[in-house]
Amino acid sequence: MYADFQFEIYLNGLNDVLPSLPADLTRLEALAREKLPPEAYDYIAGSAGTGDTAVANREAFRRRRIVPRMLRGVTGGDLSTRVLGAELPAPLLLGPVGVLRIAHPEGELAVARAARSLGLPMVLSTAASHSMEEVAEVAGPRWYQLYWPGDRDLAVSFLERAAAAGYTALVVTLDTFTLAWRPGDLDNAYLPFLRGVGIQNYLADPVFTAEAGEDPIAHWAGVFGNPGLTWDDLAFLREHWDGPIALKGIQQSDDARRAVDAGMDGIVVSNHGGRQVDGAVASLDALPIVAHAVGDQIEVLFDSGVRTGADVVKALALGAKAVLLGRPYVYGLALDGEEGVRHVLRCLLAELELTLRLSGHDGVAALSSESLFEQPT
Ligand SMILES: Cc1cc2nc3c(=O)[nH]c(=O)nc-3n(C[C@H](O)[C@H](O)[C@H](O)COP(=O)(O)O)c2cc1C
Ligand SMILES: CCCCC(=O)C(=O)O
Repeated sequence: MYADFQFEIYLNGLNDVLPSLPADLTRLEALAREKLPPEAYDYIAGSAGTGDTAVANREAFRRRRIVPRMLRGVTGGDLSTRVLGAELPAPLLLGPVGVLRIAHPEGELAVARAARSLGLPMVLSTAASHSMEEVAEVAGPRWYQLYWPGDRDLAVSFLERAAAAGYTALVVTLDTFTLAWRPGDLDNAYLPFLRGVGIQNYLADPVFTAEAGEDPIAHWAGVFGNPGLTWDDLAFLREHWDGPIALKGIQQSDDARRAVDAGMDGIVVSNHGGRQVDGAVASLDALPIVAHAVGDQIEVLFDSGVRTGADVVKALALGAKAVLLGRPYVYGLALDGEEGVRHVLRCLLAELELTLRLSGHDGVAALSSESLFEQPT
């Protein structure tokens, strides 16, 4: 179905079908760099420390190779799947990315519209630059990402607002109770941008209170810097959220098992796109180990480093049920708003479907570790 898009392009030319953006999504970053204010580009593209883990994320994909099989009577490439109780047309979600107004004035609204047009869920960040209610008005399937504030009343308020606005699943991000050492942003002294676009959701929250005269950024850091959380605290979330819950930032098998024990519904194997612990294991290397440890007891999602349809094939073959996309759709947003995001998603889905079929898989369910070859390092 998505691959029809390929013929549409051959027949009519890419520019007649979509905005004049390249079909090679890896070229979008350089184009976005020309368009974005330098500090915004540095923040979006940047990662922690030396960027070692961000590079490792990509290398882990390159090390794994798809092994095409022939004459398997492949008729269709069924991408549909079921994730955390929701039927998805493809194993792809728009991952939570905060403060999208730094990329485009329509920010999260443009992303929500593009995701909706393809029936893909958008995971809305706690640090969104439009309120969750505004986004809900234009969004299709939607999940809510929680940065877990220390103030329990504020946490409950976020959860109640999200449920009331129709967000069906909760993604709790565990790896970012404080921002990591990010030299690019430090050199640019970029954090104050949050004053402008980042914290509307908190300031508008009925439970949010700041001391008069206190800097909102310092206040935000105090509220969301919540490093004392432990596995026992998850019971609190269960109590206040009726839908499925997934923990984002899991990289290790014991942690994954603890998520099962805590009654969670899913985990997202993620290293935050290499933006948190520099030197951390590549997320794709962690994936098969974690997936093997939990089997079918919990749903395993994946992110960090997905750039192409072939990458999605690899992550699914290593045990992910679906993947979350980060930076690529933000580059699409920067370049052409809603249309740009749709371009990224359509290209990725078309390539995914073609790669799947050409390598002899009659749908995502046919993928397994046998679909891949791992090159020795
Ligand atoms: C600019 C930017 C902002 C992000 N903001 C959030 C956020 O608010 N919440 C969150 O859970 N993850 C956030 N992430 C991490 C993404 O959800 C995701 O884990 C990461 O981007 C995946 O890696 P990729 O960019 O290589 O695809 C952010 C990532 C970027 C690039
Ligand atoms: C500003 C809120 C945190 C966004 C984030 O998660 C990131 O920059 O990686």
